[in-house]
Amino acid sequence: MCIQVANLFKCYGKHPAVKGISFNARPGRVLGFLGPNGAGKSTTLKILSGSIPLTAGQVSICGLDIQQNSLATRQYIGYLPENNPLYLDMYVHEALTFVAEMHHIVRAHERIAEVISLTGLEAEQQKKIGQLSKGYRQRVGFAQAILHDPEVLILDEPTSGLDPNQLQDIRLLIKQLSSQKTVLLSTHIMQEVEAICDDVVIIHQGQIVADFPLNELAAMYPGHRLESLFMRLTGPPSTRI
Ligand SMILES: Nc1ncnc2c1ncn2[C@@H]1O[C@H](COP(=O)(O)OP(=O)(O)OP(=O)(O)O)[C@@H](O)[C@H]1O
Repeated sequence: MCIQVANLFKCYGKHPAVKGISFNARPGRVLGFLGPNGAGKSTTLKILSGSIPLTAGQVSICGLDIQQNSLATRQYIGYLPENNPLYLDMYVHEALTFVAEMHHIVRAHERIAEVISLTGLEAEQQKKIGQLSKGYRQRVGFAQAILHDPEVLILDEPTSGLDPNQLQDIRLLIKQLSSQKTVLLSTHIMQEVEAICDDVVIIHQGQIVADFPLNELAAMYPGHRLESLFMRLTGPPSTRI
Protein backbone atom coordinates (compact mmCIF):
# COMPACT_ATOMS: atom_id res chain seq x y z
CA MET A 1 0.00 0.00 0.00
CA CYS A 2 1.30 3.44 -0.80
CA ILE A 3 -1.13 5.38 1.38
CA GLN A 4 -2.29 3.88 4.67
CA VAL A 5 -4.64 5.84 6.89
CA ALA A 6 -5.58 4.35 10.26
CA ASN A 7 -8.08 5.80 12.72
CA LEU A 8 -7.37 9.38 11.63
CA PHE A 9 -8.90 12.22 13.64
CA LYS A 10 -8.76 15.96 13.02
CA CYS A 11 -10.32 18.64 15.21
CA TYR A 12 -10.30 22.35 14.43
CA GLY A 13 -10.48 23.68 17.97
CA LYS A 14 -13.44 21.81 19.40
CA HIS A 15 -14.94 21.04 15.98
CA PRO A 16 -14.29 17.44 14.89
CA ALA A 17 -13.87 17.46 11.08
CA VAL A 18 -12.51 13.91 10.64
CA LYS A 19 -13.63 11.22 13.07
CA GLY A 20 -11.48 8.11 13.01
CA ILE A 21 -11.24 7.23 9.32
CA SER A 22 -9.19 4.33 7.89
CA PHE A 23 -8.50 3.48 4.25
CA ASN A 24 -5.67 2.44 1.92
CA ALA A 25 -4.65 3.46 -1.60
CA ARG A 26 -2.66 1.19 -3.91
CA PRO A 27 -0.05 1.92 -6.58
CA GLY A 28 -1.18 1.97 -10.19
CA ARG A 29 -4.73 2.90 -9.20
CA VAL A 30 -6.87 6.02 -8.85
CA LEU A 31 -8.87 6.26 -5.65
CA GLY A 32 -11.89 8.59 -5.85
CA PHE A 33 -12.39 10.31 -2.49
CA LEU A 34 -16.01 11.44 -2.45
CA GLY A 35 -18.28 13.19 -0.02
CA PRO A 36 -20.72 16.10 0.23
CA ASN A 37 -19.58 19.65 1.04
CA GLY A 38 -18.02 19.82 4.48
CA ALA A 39 -17.56 16.04 4.78
CA GLY A 40 -13.84 16.29 5.57
CA LYS A 41 -12.23 15.56 2.18
CA SER A 42 -9.94 18.60 1.93
CA THR A 43 -9.01 18.27 5.58
CA THR A 44 -7.92 14.66 5.00
CA LEU A 45 -5.97 15.55 1.85
CA LYS A 46 -4.23 18.45 3.62
CA ILE A 47 -3.12 16.08 6.39
CA LEU A 48 -1.86 13.48 3.90
CA SER A 49 0.11 16.11 2.01
CA GLY A 50 1.73 17.38 5.23
CA SER A 51 0.03 20.79 5.02
CA ILE A 52 -1.72 20.55 8.41
CA PRO A 53 -1.09 18.28 11.42
CA LEU A 54 -3.39 15.45 12.42
CA THR A 55 -5.02 15.32 15.85
CA ALA A 56 -4.78 11.53 16.33
CA GLY A 57 -4.27 8.35 14.32
CA GLN A 58 -1.62 7.20 11.85
CA VAL A 59 -0.88 8.01 8.23
CA SER A 60 1.92 6.36 6.32
CA ILE A 61 3.08 7.22 2.82
CA CYS A 62 5.12 4.57 1.00
CA GLY A 63 5.74 2.85 4.33
CA LEU A 64 6.87 5.96 6.25
CA ASP A 65 4.88 7.48 9.09
CA ILE A 66 4.14 11.12 8.18
CA GLN A 67 4.58 12.41 11.72
CA GLN A 68 7.97 10.77 12.27
CA ASN A 69 9.22 11.43 8.72
CA SER A 70 7.55 14.68 7.82
CA LEU A 71 10.16 15.94 5.34
CA ALA A 72 10.94 12.56 3.78
CA THR A 73 7.29 11.73 3.09
CA ARG A 74 6.74 15.08 1.36
CA GLN A 75 9.23 14.02 -1.32
CA TYR A 76 6.91 11.14 -2.20
CA ILE A 77 3.89 13.42 -2.60
CA GLY A 78 2.66 15.70 -5.35
CA TYR A 79 -0.24 17.82 -4.12
CA LEU A 80 -2.65 19.91 -6.15
CA PRO A 81 -4.73 21.78 -3.54
CA GLU A 82 -8.33 22.89 -3.98
CA ASN A 83 -8.43 26.25 -5.81
CA ASN A 84 -4.85 25.69 -7.05
CA PRO A 85 -2.96 28.60 -5.46
CA LEU A 86 -0.30 29.91 -7.88
CA TYR A 87 2.13 32.82 -8.13
CA LEU A 88 0.19 34.80 -10.74
CA ASP A 89 3.03 37.29 -11.37
CA MET A 90 5.49 34.56 -12.32
CA TYR A 91 6.03 33.25 -15.83
CA VAL A 92 5.17 29.56 -16.29
CA HIS A 93 8.75 28.49 -16.92
CA GLU A 94 10.01 30.66 -14.07
CA ALA A 95 7.51 29.15 -11.60
CA LEU A 96 8.53 25.62 -12.59
CA THR A 97 12.22 26.52 -12.22
CA PHE A 98 11.45 27.85 -8.74
CA VAL A 99 9.66 24.60 -7.77
CA ALA A 100 12.51 22.53 -9.26
CA GLU A 101 14.99 24.43 -7.10
CA MET A 102 12.90 23.79 -3.98
CA HIS A 103 12.99 20.06 -4.74
CA HIS A 104 16.71 20.11 -5.66
CA ILE A 105 15.87 18.40 -8.93
CA VAL A 106 18.94 17.34 -10.86
CA ARG A 107 18.94 18.12 -14.60
CA ALA A 108 16.05 20.47 -13.86
CA HIS A 109 16.08 21.96 -17.38
CA GLU A 110 15.34 18.57 -19.00
CA ARG A 111 12.74 17.64 -16.40
CA ILE A 112 10.91 20.98 -16.78
CA ALA A 113 10.81 20.51 -20.57
CA GLU A 114 9.45 16.97 -20.10
CA VAL A 115 6.71 18.11 -17.72
CA ILE A 116 5.79 21.11 -19.90
CA SER A 117 5.29 18.70 -22.79
CA LEU A 118 3.32 16.20 -20.66
CA THR A 119 0.94 18.89 -19.41
CA GLY A 120 0.54 20.58 -22.81
CA LEU A 121 2.06 23.89 -21.71
CA GLU A 122 4.55 24.38 -24.58
CA ALA A 123 2.77 27.37 -26.09
CA GLU A 124 2.15 29.01 -22.71
CA GLN A 125 5.51 28.59 -21.01
CA GLN A 126 6.69 32.16 -21.64
CA LYS A 127 3.41 33.69 -20.42
CA LYS A 128 2.64 35.01 -16.97
CA ILE A 129 0.45 32.59 -14.98
CA GLY A 130 -2.00 35.43 -14.34
CA GLN A 131 -2.60 35.69 -18.11
CA LEU A 132 -3.62 32.05 -18.47
CA SER A 133 -7.15 30.63 -18.66
CA LYS A 134 -8.39 28.48 -15.79
CA GLY A 135 -7.66 25.26 -17.70
CA TYR A 136 -4.06 26.26 -18.34
CA ARG A 137 -3.58 27.42 -14.75
CA GLN A 138 -4.74 23.97 -13.71
CA ARG A 139 -2.10 22.46 -15.99
CA VAL A 140 0.54 24.62 -14.28
CA GLY A 141 -0.70 23.29 -10.92
CA PHE A 142 -0.32 19.75 -12.27
CA ALA A 143 3.12 20.49 -13.66
CA GLN A 144 4.25 21.80 -10.26
CA ALA A 145 2.79 18.77 -8.48
CA ILE A 146 4.50 16.17 -10.70
CA LEU A 147 7.82 17.93 -11.33
CA HIS A 148 9.74 15.88 -8.73
CA ASP A 149 8.16 12.68 -10.08
CA PRO A 150 6.37 11.75 -6.82
CA GLU A 151 5.04 8.25 -6.10
CA VAL A 152 1.78 9.65 -4.77
CA LEU A 153 -0.48 12.29 -6.34
CA ILE A 154 -3.07 14.01 -4.17
CA LEU A 155 -5.55 15.99 -6.26
CA ASP A 156 -8.27 18.08 -4.61
CA GLU A 157 -11.08 18.76 -7.13
CA PRO A 158 -8.61 19.14 -10.02
CA THR A 159 -11.25 19.57 -12.75
CA SER A 160 -13.70 21.88 -11.02
CA GLY A 161 -14.80 24.74 -13.28
CA LEU A 162 -13.11 23.46 -16.46
CA ASP A 163 -14.79 23.42 -19.86
CA PRO A 164 -15.51 19.95 -21.35
CA ASN A 165 -12.37 19.95 -23.54
CA GLN A 166 -10.01 20.94 -20.75
CA LEU A 167 -11.78 18.54 -18.43
CA GLN A 168 -11.22 15.68 -20.84
CA ASP A 169 -7.52 16.56 -21.24
CA ILE A 170 -6.95 16.73 -17.49
CA ARG A 171 -8.74 13.42 -16.96
CA LEU A 172 -6.57 11.79 -19.61
CA LEU A 173 -3.49 13.21 -17.92
CA ILE A 174 -4.56 11.82 -14.53
CA LYS A 175 -5.21 8.40 -16.07
CA GLN A 176 -1.89 8.47 -17.87
CA LEU A 177 0.00 9.41 -14.68
CA SER A 178 -1.82 6.83 -12.59
CA SER A 179 -0.21 3.85 -14.33
CA GLN A 180 2.96 4.51 -12.36
CA LYS A 181 1.65 6.32 -9.31
CA THR A 182 -0.88 6.14 -6.52
CA VAL A 183 -3.54 8.78 -7.14
CA LEU A 184 -5.98 10.09 -4.57
CA LEU A 185 -8.60 12.27 -6.23
CA SER A 186 -11.32 14.31 -4.58
CA THR A 187 -14.21 15.24 -6.87
CA HIS A 188 -17.94 15.93 -6.90
CA ILE A 189 -18.34 14.73 -10.49
CA MET A 190 -19.65 11.17 -10.57
CA GLN A 191 -18.99 10.70 -14.32
CA GLU A 192 -15.39 11.56 -13.60
CA VAL A 193 -15.17 8.84 -10.97
CA GLU A 194 -16.75 6.35 -13.36
CA ALA A 195 -14.33 7.42 -16.11
CA ILE A 196 -11.02 7.34 -14.25
CA CYS A 197 -11.24 5.82 -10.76
CA ASP A 198 -10.48 2.22 -9.79
CA ASP A 199 -11.49 2.51 -6.13
CA VAL A 200 -14.00 4.65 -4.26
CA VAL A 201 -14.12 5.90 -0.68
CA ILE A 202 -17.15 7.93 0.43
CA ILE A 203 -16.85 10.14 3.52
CA HIS A 204 -19.82 11.74 5.26
CA GLN A 205 -19.70 13.96 8.37
CA GLY A 206 -16.09 12.96 9.00
CA GLN A 207 -16.70 9.21 8.79
CA ILE A 208 -16.25 6.67 6.01
CA VAL A 209 -19.56 5.25 4.83
CA ALA A 210 -18.32 3.19 1.83
CA ASP A 211 -15.00 1.82 0.54
CA PHE A 212 -15.02 -0.46 -2.50
CA PRO A 213 -13.41 -1.19 -5.88
CA LEU A 214 -15.56 0.49 -8.53
CA ASN A 215 -15.94 -2.73 -10.53
CA GLU A 216 -17.63 -4.31 -7.48
CA LEU A 217 -20.28 -1.58 -7.13
CA ALA A 218 -23.06 -3.66 -8.71
CA ALA A 219 -22.27 -6.73 -6.63
CA MET A 220 -21.92 -4.86 -3.34
CA TYR A 221 -24.81 -2.43 -3.81
CA PRO A 222 -27.32 -4.12 -6.16
CA GLY A 223 -29.55 -1.75 -8.08
CA HIS A 224 -27.32 1.28 -7.47
CA ARG A 225 -25.24 3.44 -9.72
CA LEU A 226 -22.61 5.61 -8.09
CA GLU A 227 -24.79 8.71 -7.90
CA SER A 228 -27.76 6.96 -6.30
CA LEU A 229 -25.47 5.22 -3.81
CA PHE A 230 -23.84 8.56 -2.95
CA MET A 231 -27.26 10.12 -2.33
CA ARG A 232 -28.43 7.17 -0.27
CA LEU A 233 -25.35 7.28 1.94
CA THR A 234 -24.90 11.03 2.31
CA GLY A 235 -28.22 12.78 1.60
CA PRO A 236 -30.66 13.96 4.27
CA PRO A 237 -33.04 11.13 5.24
CA SER A 238 -35.94 12.68 3.29
CA THR A 239 -33.97 12.60 0.01
CA ARG A 240 -32.35 9.20 0.38
CA ILE A 241 -33.41 6.87 -2.41
N1 LIG B 1 -9.45 25.89 8.98
C1 LIG B 1 -10.60 25.47 9.49
N2 LIG B 1 -11.02 25.88 10.69
C2 LIG B 1 -12.18 25.43 11.23
N3 LIG B 1 -13.01 24.56 10.63
C3 LIG B 1 -12.63 24.12 9.41
C4 LIG B 1 -11.42 24.54 8.77
N4 LIG B 1 -11.34 23.91 7.58
C5 LIG B 1 -12.43 23.14 7.47
N5 LIG B 1 -13.21 23.26 8.56
C6 LIG B 1 -14.46 22.56 8.82
O1 LIG B 1 -14.19 21.17 8.78
C7 LIG B 1 -15.25 20.46 8.13
C8 LIG B 1 -14.68 19.70 6.93
O2 LIG B 1 -14.25 20.66 5.96
P1 LIG B 1 -13.51 20.22 4.61
O3 LIG B 1 -13.07 21.48 3.93
O4 LIG B 1 -12.48 19.22 4.94
O5 LIG B 1 -14.69 19.53 3.82
P2 LIG B 1 -14.77 19.07 2.28
O6 LIG B 1 -15.35 17.70 2.30
O7 LIG B 1 -13.46 19.26 1.62
O8 LIG B 1 -15.84 20.09 1.70
P3 LIG B 1 -15.98 20.73 0.20
O9 LIG B 1 -16.47 19.63 -0.69
O10 LIG B 1 -17.03 21.79 0.41
O11 LIG B 1 -14.65 21.29 -0.21
C9 LIG B 1 -16.29 21.50 7.76
O12 LIG B 1 -17.25 21.54 8.80
C10 LIG B 1 -15.50 22.81 7.72
O13 LIG B 1 -16.30 23.92 8.04
